[in-house]
Amino acid sequence: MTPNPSRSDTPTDAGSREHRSGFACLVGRPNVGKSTLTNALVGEKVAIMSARPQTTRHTIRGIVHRPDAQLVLVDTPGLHRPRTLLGQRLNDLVAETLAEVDVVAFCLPADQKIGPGDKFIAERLAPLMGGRRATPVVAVVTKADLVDRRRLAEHLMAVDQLARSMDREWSDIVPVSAKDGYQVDELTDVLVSHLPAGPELYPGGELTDEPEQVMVAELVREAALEGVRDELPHSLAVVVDEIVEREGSGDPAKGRPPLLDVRVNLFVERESQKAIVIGRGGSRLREVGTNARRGIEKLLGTRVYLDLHVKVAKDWQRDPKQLQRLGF
Ligand SMILES: Nc1nc2c(ncn2[C@@H]2O[C@H](COP(=O)(O)OP(=O)(O)OP(=O)(O)O)[C@@H](O)[C@H]2O)c(=O)[nH]1
Repeated sequence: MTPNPSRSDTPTDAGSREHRSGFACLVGRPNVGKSTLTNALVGEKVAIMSARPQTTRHTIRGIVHRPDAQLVLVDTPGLHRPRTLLGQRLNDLVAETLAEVDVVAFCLPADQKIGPGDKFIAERLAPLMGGRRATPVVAVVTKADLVDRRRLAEHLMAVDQLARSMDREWSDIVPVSAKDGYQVDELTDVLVSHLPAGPELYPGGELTDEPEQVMVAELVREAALEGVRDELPHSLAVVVDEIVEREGSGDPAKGRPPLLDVRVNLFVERESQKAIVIGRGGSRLREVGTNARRGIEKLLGTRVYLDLHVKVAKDWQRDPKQLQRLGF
């Protein structure tokens, strides 16, 4: 059987206008074509973020910006230097970081047999691929231009077999060539199909100076919409007011990380929506705060005090000025 290159668990919803957004990371041995493929996916709009490793866990490599979706490609530390990090620590790191993205693209070059390096990575991906909170892993067969059809078909089968040997299945198997553009758009479609519905994470496809602010806003928005998505479909905008370190809160000598004060405004359109977000006696907002704070602490790698304010900004969705101010 030849694996179907475009099979997908979550088919692209071509008929729907729902915007999708989220994070993907390309993993694979050195030299398999990850950087070249990133550039091909992103097009000329490669946006390299000024590195802020102390605050953001992932370095953003580029953003695929389309009218219907925004796909943020991030780097995952750990897999690039498998020989220098050993055992459990590596497993933990990889599992933790990969579990935070929406989809993983595992790159295997078409012109090379699957080797120990590929198996090493596959074994680290396997735990992600099972269970209830599984992260989809797409096998990407890169450099397809270097082999003929017969060898490509054989390689696709070998890649399929690699997952089966671990009792797993890739979400999709997609052959591509970043060099001649073969199937690059198809790969984008497949990756996008695994993203959740959501707004643009980077308005206009641009990285801001404060990407962590955008991600913090997104975490708060997600938490605030949890369970009430039907009632507040697109009526909630989240703006991070400030992220400041509380003076004297950290003690590097004792390994105590600083406390960040994160102040966030949630804008809704009507009083009734404000009541939904806040809940009876503020109970829901407290829950939203707790959930969002956990995510923000993970993202920023330090302790966080999260201060949430819910405000009514009437009809903000129809007012371009307001939209701009709110970061849309
Ligand atoms: N023929 C062909 N060559 C490719 C393709 N993609 C990448 N290459 C070549 O493969 C080599 C490695 O590509 P990179 O994109 O640097 O690979 P990488 O996985 O990012 O490598 P690391 O940064 O070391 O992890 C380069 O010489 C590329 O020109 C492709 O689709 N076809």
